[in-house]
Formats: sequence, structure tokens, C-alpha cells
Amino acid sequence: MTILDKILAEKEKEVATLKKNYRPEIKIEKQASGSLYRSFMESNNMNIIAEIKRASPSKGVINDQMDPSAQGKKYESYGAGTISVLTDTPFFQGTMEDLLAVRDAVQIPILNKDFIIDEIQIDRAKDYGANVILLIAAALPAKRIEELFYYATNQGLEVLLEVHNLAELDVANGLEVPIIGVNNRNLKTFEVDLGITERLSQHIKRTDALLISESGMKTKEDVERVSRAGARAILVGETMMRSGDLSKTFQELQIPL
Ligand SMILES: O=C(O)c1ccccc1NCC(=O)[C@H](O)[C@H](O)COP(=O)(O)O
Repeated sequence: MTILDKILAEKEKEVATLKKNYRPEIKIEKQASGSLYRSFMESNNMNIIAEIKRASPSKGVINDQMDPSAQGKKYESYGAGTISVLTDTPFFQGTMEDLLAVRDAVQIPILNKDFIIDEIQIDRAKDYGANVILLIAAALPAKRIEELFYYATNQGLEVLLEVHNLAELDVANGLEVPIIGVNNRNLKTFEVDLGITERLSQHIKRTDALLISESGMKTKEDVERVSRAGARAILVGETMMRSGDLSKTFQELQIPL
């Protein structure tokens, strides 16, 4: 059983519990407006999705002392275009309360980074103030990705569809999704290879698709590499969470496009 299989098995249980207990009683005080797709396509600099990531299956604890509200404010002030909040608890030590804390602290869009397998998780993401949700092509059959994609977009949410190989990219191409995330990390083996962005980028059919390169971004050279492959945005977790000088980290990674 791969780590992705284990995560998805936990999600089945979480969804069953949500279906019994979830009541949308959260009242968000602020909501961001504006489209991630549009602002990222119009920007002249590499767009950064900075992630709130306390821990991960591949790295263990990364930074569990961080205050999500303070971290979110720093990300926004240093130039993040969106904040990704990992809300899975068993494997990443995140919570929906982390998302709510960031929502109250910033104006920019928020991506609810989780392993979405059911509509109820999309309802919950919206209730807590997310603007964007993640769908992982490796997690579900193509038909289910399609259903969840349309469900989310009909709720006014944007969808980042994440792929890691050509078969998964075929699903994104078939749906003509506007936002494609290429994850450089193999979620089954943890291997990280920026060459995945380089190889898959050549097979994206939609000419106006927004390409986001996810995972393994540490240096300016990494960003230059995925930029040459056509990425207009990067999703960065560990490097942000371990940075002792976020201002410098943003300056280094936010290269001109
Ligand atoms: O990060 C992991 O170990 C991991 C393991 C299994 C499934 C997903 C995983 N990570 C989710 C992500 O895609 C990353 O958090 C995100 O792209 C940022 O990656 P990084 O900048 O390398 O922290």
C-alpha cells in the first residue's frame, strides 16, 4: 500500500464522519475576491503560492510551532499571490482551523490543500473561506475528477488540477482545465524531479492554461528551470516553512517572467 493509498483510506473515513456530523455553521468574516487564474496570467513576475505545511509524510515535522495567522500575514506582505493551507491532520498536522485563521488574516486567495474525494469537502472548503481547491488526478478515476471539477466551479471556486504523468495530464487536457499543477513529487515514492514539469509542460493542449510547478522548489535556479518550461507559478511549502528570512526567500524565488 502506497502512502497515497493510506491517505485516501483515511479520507474515506473522514468523509463518512463529515456526512454524519458536518454542519456549515462557520461564519467567515472576510472573503477574498478576484481570480487566481487571471491575476497569475497578468503578472510579470513568477507567482508564488506559499504553503502552510507543518509536517509531511516525506519530511516528518517541518515547523509545528508556527502560528498560521502570523505566517499567512508574512506570506502576503512579502508578495505571495495565494496561500496554500494543508488541512489534512493525520499526515500533515494541518486543520481547517488553520485555514480559517489564515482567511481572517489575509486578503489574497486561499487554496485548500487536501485530498478531496467528495463534494462535502468542497462545501467545507468554501464555508471556511477557501477560493481554490486542489483535485489530484492520481487520487480518483477521471469521471469523478470531472464531477468534482464541475461541482467546485459551479460553487464559484477555482480548481487546481494536479498531475504527475502523461496519463493524468490527459485527464486535464480532456477537461480543458485552465489551471494545471504539475507535482514534481511522486506521491507514491516521494521522489522529487523538476524534470517532470519540463517533460509534461510540452504536452499541455490548452494554449492559455496556467502552469503551476509544485514541490521541490528551493533556489532561484530551480525557479528559472521551471520558468523556462513555461510555469508562471510555483507552489512552495518546505522552503517557506523552514526559511529564517522570508523576505529574502521571496526576493530570490520571485523572478521576472
Ligand atoms: O510532501 C509530502 O511529503 C507529500 C506526501 C504525500 C502526498 C503529498 C505530499 N505533499 C503535498 C504537496 O504536494 C506539497 O506540500 C507541495 O507541493 C509543496 O511541496 P514542497 O515545496 O516540496 O514542500
